[in-house]
Amino acid sequence: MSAANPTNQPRPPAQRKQPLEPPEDAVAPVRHPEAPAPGEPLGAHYGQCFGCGGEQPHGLHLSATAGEGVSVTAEFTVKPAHQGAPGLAHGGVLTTALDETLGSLGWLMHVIAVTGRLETDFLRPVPVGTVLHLEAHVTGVHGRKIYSTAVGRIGGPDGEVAVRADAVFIEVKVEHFIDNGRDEEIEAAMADPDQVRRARAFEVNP
Ligand SMILES: CCCCCCCC/C=C\CCCCCCCC(=O)SCCNC(=O)CCNC(=O)[C@H](O)C(C)(C)COP(=O)(O)OP(=O)(O)OC[C@H]1O[C@@H](n2cnc3c(N)ncnc32)[C@H](O)[C@@H]1OP(=O)(O)O
Repeated sequence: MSAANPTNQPRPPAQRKQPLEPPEDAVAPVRHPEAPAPGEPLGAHYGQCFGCGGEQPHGLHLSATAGEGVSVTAEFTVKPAHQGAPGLAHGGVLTTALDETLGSLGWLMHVIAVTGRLETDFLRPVPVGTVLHLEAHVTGVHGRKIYSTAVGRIGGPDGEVAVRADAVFIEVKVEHFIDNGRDEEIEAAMADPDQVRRARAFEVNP
């Protein structure tokens, strides 16, 4: 018996771990014609986002830049507030940086997507003060499922790989947030025309 599955009963399909590799009939991701050009900053999808928001004092303040095709690069500087062990970044914080970088790929396809599954490998400890250089790209699309992978390097954009992750994101509509978010934040977001415009623009696919 495992702690994660104490009764050892087969899990229902919805709870089974999904593969992180795209299936054989997955298609290549399509860059939206109005996506930011390679080299352009993506900006925050939401000012209060813990990963990228500029108005979030506790956040990672990760800044992502559009790459070629459906790829992004991003930088995250590890601060004292991000420690797990003395002087070292917390693994969950590093996973958040990977999640945020992978999440920003949706903006290049004009698709809103949330993380369904994310698996991180921690290969090197990451000290406080380090700039983590992240790169992420989509490996395939299958219906609403977007398969993607990311690495985080230290010592420069071509430095050693310290962390890596594979993920499946699931495409959702704006209603996912409206239906599930706490009322006060949703009301504030919907009262912000810029936020609504950013979110709604992504529902019109080519
Ligand atoms: C005006 C208002 C302002 C709004 C402004 C918003 C702007 C936002 C812009 C951009 C946002 C970007 C945010 C990025 C932030 C960083 C990323 C995060 O951390 S996101 C947070 C963590 N993730 C979650 O909270 C998901 C929680 N999970 C769910 O909500 C559901 O489980 C969901 C939506 C993922 C799926 O539920 P279903 O009912 O819609 O879909 P089903 O029918 O179950 O599945 C569809 C397909 O996906 C697969 N699937 C479902 N769950 C999966 C999973 N966990 N792993 C792998 N595959 C999964 C299924 O096997 C199925 O595949 P088959 O079509 O049959 O081939």
